[in-house]
Order: sequence, then C-alpha cells, then structure tokens
Amino acid sequence: MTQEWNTHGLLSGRGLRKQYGTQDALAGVDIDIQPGEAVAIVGPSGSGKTTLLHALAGIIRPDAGEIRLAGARIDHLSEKKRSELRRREFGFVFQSGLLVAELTAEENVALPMLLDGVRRGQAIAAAREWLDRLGLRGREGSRPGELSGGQAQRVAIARALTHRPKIIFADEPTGALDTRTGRDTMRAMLAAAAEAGASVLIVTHDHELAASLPRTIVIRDGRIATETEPVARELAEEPA
Ligand SMILES: Nc1ncnc2c1ncn2[C@@H]1O[C@H](COP(=O)(O)OP(=O)(O)OP(=O)(O)O)[C@@H](O)[C@H]1O
Repeated sequence: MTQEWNTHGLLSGRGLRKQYGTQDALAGVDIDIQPGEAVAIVGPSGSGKTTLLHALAGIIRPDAGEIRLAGARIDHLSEKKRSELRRREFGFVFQSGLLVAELTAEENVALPMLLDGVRRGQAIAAAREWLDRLGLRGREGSRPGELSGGQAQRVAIARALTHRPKIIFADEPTGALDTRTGRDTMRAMLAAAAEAGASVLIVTHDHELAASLPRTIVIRDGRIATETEPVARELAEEPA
C-alpha cells in the first residue's frame, strides 16, 4: 500500500467512468470516503447516483478508473471475489428491505453471517444484539409480513451492520417510508453505524436528510457538481 493511498481515505474512486450505450452514467468521478464518515449523495434523477454507489460497492465494474478499499484495488477483482468482499466488508440497505419473507427477523439478520460460515448460535446472538440496538427487542421472531415498513427497514439495517462492515451503502433507504418514519429510521441507522464505526454512503432525494449529514456530494450528469463539507457548510451558514 502506498503512502499516497493512505491519505485518500478508506474507500477511494479515481477517474470513474461508466457508459450505458451512448449515455455517460459516470463521466469521471473522484471521491474519497473516510473511516466512520457519513456522506449523502444527491442530484437529479438519472444523474448517476446509483451507478456511483454500485461502482464503489463493487456491484458493477466501471469502464475506466480505479477503486481502492484501504489502499487495495478492488475494481478489477473477479465477480466471485467482489461478491465475497461485498458480503464481508460492506453492508447494504435498499429502498425496500429485501428481507426473506419466510425467515424471522433474527434469521434475516443472521443470514449473511451464516452464509459466511459463522456458527448459528453466534450469528443469532449477534443478530439479537443489533435488533435490540435498533429498537426491535421482542420482534426477533416476527416475519417481515408481520412488521411495519419502518420496522422492516430497521431489520434490514441490523442485517447490514451485524457482520461489522467497514461501509454501509444505502440507496434511497427511506424512499418507501413516510417522512417521519423515514427520518427516525435514518437517525437509528446513523447512530448504529457510528456505534459500529462504519462509514455510511447514502443516496437520497431527501434534502433535509442530506443536510443533516456532515458531508453532501451533488452529482449532475455523471460528475461531482458540488461538495459541502463541514467547514464549508459552517461558513455558508454564517450570517452575512
Ligand atoms: N443498467 C442500465 N442500463 C442502461 N442504462 C442505465 C442502467 N443503469 C443506469 N442507466 C442510465 O445511466 C444514467 C444514470 O443512472 P442512475 O440510476 O445512476 O441515476 P440516479 O441518479 O441514481 O437516478 P434516480 O435518482 O432516478 O435513481 C441514467 O441515464 C440511466 O438511465
């Protein structure tokens, strides 16, 4: 690992490009995510937010550019290796929780660990601990169909955190919830991620949610249009 990459944070993208046909979904993005930081990605529909999140998370491969996790290239790994990396190092929260309907809340949360060879007793104990932290004590045995939208999303958040990932990738995590439930759920997610020491990257259309995070990146036409970081925001908020 070179010193240069050490200074670029936990997850770094350089010169990221992705085309679909003649459409530039990503037109050259440089981005650095620091350990433990929470970052919002906002921008118009079709601007490339999801493509950026998917590229950084190793779900898709960029056509050009480099992605490094703790200094090591991950963009050119095989699909098998990237899938292993996603399971071990990353956590995912999507708009609808994508829970397995037949499994209980605790089984859903334990599933990634079970797939990774963790003993059932240990996986279930960890699942219960995170469900408890997310305010779901007593609902461990409920199936997704028996939970409210907000509760189901908390199960998905617990599932994304239980294996202690380095980064949580969340794509429109509150899109299916009413505003109040969405905000409460996000607060719970950010607190739990902070407790786990995980960075969080959230794609959202909710500008209030974005404004509540320390850093916001605005994407337009596949490029970073603006970035608001803590210092810049404090200055911007100072009365004239
Ligand atoms: N699998 C795909 N096949 C073809 N075109 C795609 C694909 N995925 C994305 N695109 C195109 O790439 C561009 C960026 O899409 P992306 O989903 O990243 O935007 P977004 O900012 O996340 O949009 P939204 O806010 O509507 O979810 C769009 O023009 C989209 O139509």
